[in-house]
Amino acid sequence: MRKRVIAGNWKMYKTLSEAKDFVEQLREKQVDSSKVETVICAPALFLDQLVQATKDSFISIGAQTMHEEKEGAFTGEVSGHQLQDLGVSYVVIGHSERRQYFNETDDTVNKKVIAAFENNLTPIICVGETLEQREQNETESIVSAQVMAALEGLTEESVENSIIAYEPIWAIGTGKTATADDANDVCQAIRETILDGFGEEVASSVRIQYGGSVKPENIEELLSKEHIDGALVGGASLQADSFVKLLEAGENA
Ligand SMILES: O=C[C@H](O)COP(=O)(O)O
Repeated sequence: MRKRVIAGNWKMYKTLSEAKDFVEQLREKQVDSSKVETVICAPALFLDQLVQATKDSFISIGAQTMHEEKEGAFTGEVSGHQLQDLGVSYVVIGHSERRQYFNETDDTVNKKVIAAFENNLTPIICVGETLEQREQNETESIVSAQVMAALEGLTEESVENSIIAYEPIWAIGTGKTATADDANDVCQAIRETILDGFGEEVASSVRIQYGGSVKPENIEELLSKEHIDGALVGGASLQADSFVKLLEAGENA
């Protein structure tokens, strides 16, 4: 049985004091970490303080991106080495907003995933199709190609420890969710792609999240599907009450 993983992606929201208040409220909840993994992917400038504020709790902290080099003249960037040094344990890689606004490609995503493992960070690797690609029935081929490119050169062990987040771009922040059956079909196609590339054991262990307008009202149905092992959540992760409901759904799935 794959453990559910619910990750909040705060994107460029919250001040430091809002972030700390959120974590304080969340820490008061009794979330069973044996049933669900809780991750908050926060803006880079809060990571240090949030790692300290969540020590000895069920909450893990993730970054929203990283640079693939260990260090160097890359103004404004943060490396996996620096994230690991802070005690960060997850990192979102290849989010569609990074691909769209910051020119990330399948090739840079692959480099970052490799660098994440070199720094003991669990990558949450985002893949997904545009509305146009969906309308042309290209979803599965696009998503499978993104997955294989992201995982190129990784060991079976690393692939097994990766988290793949299927996020149809047209469903992000729009209120439009893929139906649970459609999302499950794409997650199944991702698992089959991993089966072809890395074998049965890896494919049955790797965790695949769905992301795109996930909220307390739709998460239960999504998590009831065979190939959906969690959620990567933007808007509904910003309020502690709503995030807790998502975690509860993860515990009970
Ligand atoms: O990383 C999270 C996704 O972009 C989903 O965002 P959303 O839940 O606001 O649609």
